[in-house]
Amino acid sequence: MKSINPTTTTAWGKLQSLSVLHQQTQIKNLFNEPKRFDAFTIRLEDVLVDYSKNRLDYEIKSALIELAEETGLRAAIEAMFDGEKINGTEGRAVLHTALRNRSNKPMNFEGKDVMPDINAVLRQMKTFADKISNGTWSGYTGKPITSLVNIGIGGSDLGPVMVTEALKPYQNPNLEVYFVSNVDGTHIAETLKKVNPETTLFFIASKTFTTQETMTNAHTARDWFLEYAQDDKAVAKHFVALSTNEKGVTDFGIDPDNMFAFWDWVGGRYSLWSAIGLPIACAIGFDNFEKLLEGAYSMDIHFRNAPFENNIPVILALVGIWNTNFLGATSEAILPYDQYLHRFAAYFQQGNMESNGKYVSRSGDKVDYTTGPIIWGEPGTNGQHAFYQLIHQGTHLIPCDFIAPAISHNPISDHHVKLLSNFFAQTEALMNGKTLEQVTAEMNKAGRSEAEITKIAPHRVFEGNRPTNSILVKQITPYTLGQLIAMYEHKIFVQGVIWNIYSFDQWGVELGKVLANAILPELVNANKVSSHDASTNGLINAYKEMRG
Ligand SMILES: O=P(O)(O)OC[C@H]1O[C@@H](O)[C@H](O)[C@@H](O)[C@@H]1O
Repeated sequence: MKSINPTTTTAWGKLQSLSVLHQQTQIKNLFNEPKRFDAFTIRLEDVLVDYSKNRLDYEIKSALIELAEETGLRAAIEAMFDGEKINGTEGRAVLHTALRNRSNKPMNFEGKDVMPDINAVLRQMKTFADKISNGTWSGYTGKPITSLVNIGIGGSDLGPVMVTEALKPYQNPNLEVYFVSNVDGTHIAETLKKVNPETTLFFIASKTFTTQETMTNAHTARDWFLEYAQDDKAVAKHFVALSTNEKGVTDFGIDPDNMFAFWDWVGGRYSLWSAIGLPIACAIGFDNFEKLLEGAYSMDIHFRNAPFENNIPVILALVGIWNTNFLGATSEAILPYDQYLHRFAAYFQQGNMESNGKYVSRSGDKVDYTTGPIIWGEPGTNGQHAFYQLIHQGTHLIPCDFIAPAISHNPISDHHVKLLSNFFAQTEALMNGKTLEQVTAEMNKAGRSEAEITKIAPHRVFEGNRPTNSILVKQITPYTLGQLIAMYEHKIFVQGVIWNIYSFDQWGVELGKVLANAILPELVNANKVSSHDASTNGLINAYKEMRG
């Protein structure tokens, strides 16, 4: 992929001028144009994306599209789907789209079609997931499996957790699913308290099979299991590996027959579609896992073929760039009005921040513009009673994505209409705000004194004009969830292309790991340390003192 500094494009200059010109633009006034809602929404099957409540008009939108064209987005999309090594610093292709290529048309990596290998693993996953679903995979004492424990971290944890939580209504009622990620012994200890070794299956999920946290938890799980089973051969019935590293898996003692493979062209944070998705397939059934893949595939087709002006991931990415680089936003909130999506924001924290949290451009220079924003969020309405105060009246501009299903999986009395009334009200409030005149009139009507009005009214004013996207989905199903995940994946990709950074490496997580490995041996004895800076030495020595 070519290295193009986006700030050198004509479109960037144009957008800068437009941002100055539109400093006073009020989103609500943009709705004087009656067709705005239709013009600034995109539908793909049962997903509707409304980006009309943003501080942008047709001219800005077309300049943003020019920016995408000038920075080579078209060629970059094809390069990704064509299996080019667009992960430049690791020399890898980025082919997670092949994992959900339901057309089964060849997709090539280094001249070889990857589909036969993908299909073989999918068949292996189906056979295995079916046995778990119908209770024919039994443990070492002959009992069916009832507990699934995924041991993994980062991309080998967050995707499976998020999806199994999001699709709980589809979960096999005979199975409990647990996720252990943290190296903090509490995580595995509390999980092992809940499960029975005779009926528990452990998925050791690690692309590299070297990750400290995962290998430590995996060894602890195996030791715990063997205390009961007292037979190494029993491990084969209770441990499977999801990995690219066959040697690592064999060295750990897992039979290669129990290994589900994937490939280094699958990025960790894009891996839930691969063998890393096996716990999902076991929990919700393989048919539903396939529907998840189908949903993602439908978004892939849309992303690859729809014109930029009507392309959901491209438009979301461009709106994000407008907000970040031209209106000065430094974070974005993802706010799902669906309790089942309670890990969605956490999932895309990794997706987004590990992908686009970079200050070095594709040509190796330090960028002089803002790249990936801070991503955060919680389900509505909980967030409303916690941090929305700052979104409404704080000093930061925080563009928000509001996500909601029209149909709930739990249509109990009036819960869902109440939930959705909040979903609709929040974006309206963020856009319209409330003027001093409105507040004063309200307070007058309520019979408040002049003195009270003077004192309190300014605090009750909402500037409004805060940008939001609303993503309305008919229902959260495996299919629509697949679409939503792929939508955000491609949004991240588009932004990385325009920001001229490598979105598929993660060098920024290495330094801490290396230093932790250096410190570890220093912690196992009582000797005072002096090899670090004064703060680190002081902390380590205080720790040793406290530990006694
Ligand atoms: O799957 P693995 O190899 O255990 O890696 C887990 C995680 O390890 C982290 O160090 C990486 O930053 C993540 O991207 C990755 O998902």
